[in-house]
Amino acid sequence: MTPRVLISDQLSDAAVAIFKERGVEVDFRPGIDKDELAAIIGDYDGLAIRSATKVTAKLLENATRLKVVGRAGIGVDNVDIPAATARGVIVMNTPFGNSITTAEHAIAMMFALAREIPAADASTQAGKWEKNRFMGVEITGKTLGIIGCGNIGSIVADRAVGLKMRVVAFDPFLSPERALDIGVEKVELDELLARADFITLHTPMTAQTKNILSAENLARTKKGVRIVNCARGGLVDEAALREALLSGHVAGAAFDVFSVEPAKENPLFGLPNVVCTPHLGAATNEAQENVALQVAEQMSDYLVRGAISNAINFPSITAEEAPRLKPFIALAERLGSFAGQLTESGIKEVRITYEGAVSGLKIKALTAAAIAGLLRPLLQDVNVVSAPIVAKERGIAIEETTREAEGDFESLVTLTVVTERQERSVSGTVFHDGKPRIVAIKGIKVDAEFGPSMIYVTNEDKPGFIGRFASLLGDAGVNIATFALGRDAQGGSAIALVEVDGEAPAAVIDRIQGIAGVKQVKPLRF
Ligand SMILES: NC(=O)C1=CN([C@@H]2O[C@H](COP(=O)(O)OP(=O)(O)OC[C@H]3O[C@@H](n4cnc5c(N)ncnc54)[C@H](O)[C@@H]3O)[C@@H](O)[C@H]2O)C=CC1
Ligand SMILES: O=C(O)CCC(=O)C(=O)O
Repeated sequence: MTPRVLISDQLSDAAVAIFKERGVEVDFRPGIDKDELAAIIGDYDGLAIRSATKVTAKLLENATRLKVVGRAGIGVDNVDIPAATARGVIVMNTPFGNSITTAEHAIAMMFALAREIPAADASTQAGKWEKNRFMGVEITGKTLGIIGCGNIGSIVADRAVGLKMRVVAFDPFLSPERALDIGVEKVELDELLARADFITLHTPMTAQTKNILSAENLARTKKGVRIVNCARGGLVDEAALREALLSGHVAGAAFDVFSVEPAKENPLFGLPNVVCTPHLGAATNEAQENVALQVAEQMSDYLVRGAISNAINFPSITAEEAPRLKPFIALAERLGSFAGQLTESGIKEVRITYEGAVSGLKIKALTAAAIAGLLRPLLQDVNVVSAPIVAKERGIAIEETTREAEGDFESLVTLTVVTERQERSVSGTVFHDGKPRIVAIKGIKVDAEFGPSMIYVTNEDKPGFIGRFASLLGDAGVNIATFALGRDAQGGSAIALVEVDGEAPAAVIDRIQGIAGVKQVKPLRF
């Protein structure tokens, strides 16, 4: 079925063209009312947004077909990521497309503050010619304090260095080498507050960064500091900043983002030394074209080719990797499903070993597929995106091991599931025909393809079992498609994995269970 995408925010037309080119049906409904969106979201595989659409848990409940939300921009705080993940919806953003533009806005805001350009403009156009009212400050030689020196923060740093500013940065994740590379001095927050003439914020909104410029921290700033926020509303305590502006401790503030948006009123509004823009950081033709193109490419790649890039809640898979990964994802999912269908008590631990060539693939994606396969028979509504979170919530420990060295197979994946009662392992590989196969169960060698309907039997290795088993199926009119056998030792434990056409009736399964020496019989579906 052709994938369908809805664009619910104001994205550049470039996105529509890309979706169409890539064989994705697209509906362009910027500004769609939220109730209407909730009514139609069930018809779409993809939702492309900017910041206006709120992707809530409630909206996602109706999004029964949705596979991907694409944010044409950086911040995904308008998307309920845990809810999307729980429903198996990939959330991707475009982390670089608007960084330069946003950094330029921060620099523009800094100049606007330094020279009071908006107020001087209003006064001049009002015919006042107040030449003596506006006395600015020079930027050259001043210290800029950057809080959050990632993509945007480091572009701001680069531009500020070019403007002959001294730049200090507070970012716990900024390495000393990177700081050196981009020409900034890495400092602690207190030092930045004490030294900066201008402060600009470029962190995401997290529990640690919320109110990072609190009343206490504002009090630690240098008198006459000017503050720019083009990152997220709520990084600065707006009420406390109002007081600091009124007292003259803070000389000016330029804000593009507000704790409540759209900001129709705000504690900062109306103060003479405040410059505000309505979340315009990313609003240039260039940036909007970049993010629209990128989000449409990423979403199409995922919907059409299974490639994943810039996903917040899943490892990236390139278009080149996707075809190599696909058969191993199928293998991992089926090995998981095999173990899940046999699991009857609580899972404590899952160990997955990747040996040979497969160890060089994106094993995070393979593990996610194996866990999804394992949990689906027990929990139904899990997929590769939600499975790792669901496993974590249930306290299931997951251990991955990779070994480059090849054994009997070019690639081997072994899944071991530890439950309250036992440990069960199953191994598989993918042959050159691209088909996943089971090659060992509990360490006993077999060779079986996965069929839609199978019967798994464990028994004592004694003469007569195979004949009785086969004739029981034949007498019941159940046709055997493939038959794979294995045993650990002569007269020891044996297994049979049989593919049958159609489903074996429960009564037949019971009769197989009654054959002498049979320990376990389990019908399996793949
Ligand atoms: N105004 C607008 O229109 C736009 C706003 N933004 C916002 O700008 C912000 C920054 O974006 P990017 O630079 O692309 O993100 P990024 O992820 O590249 O950089 C964020 C930096 O903040 C640092 N950080 C995280 N926690 C911190 C903490 N507790 N203290 C200090 N630093 C911390 C990280 O280590 C990272 O280096 C985001 O919130 C984004 O949503 C982005 C684009 C447009
Ligand atoms: O789409 C926009 O205009 C907002 C951009 C933004 O805030 C972001 O990319 O984080």
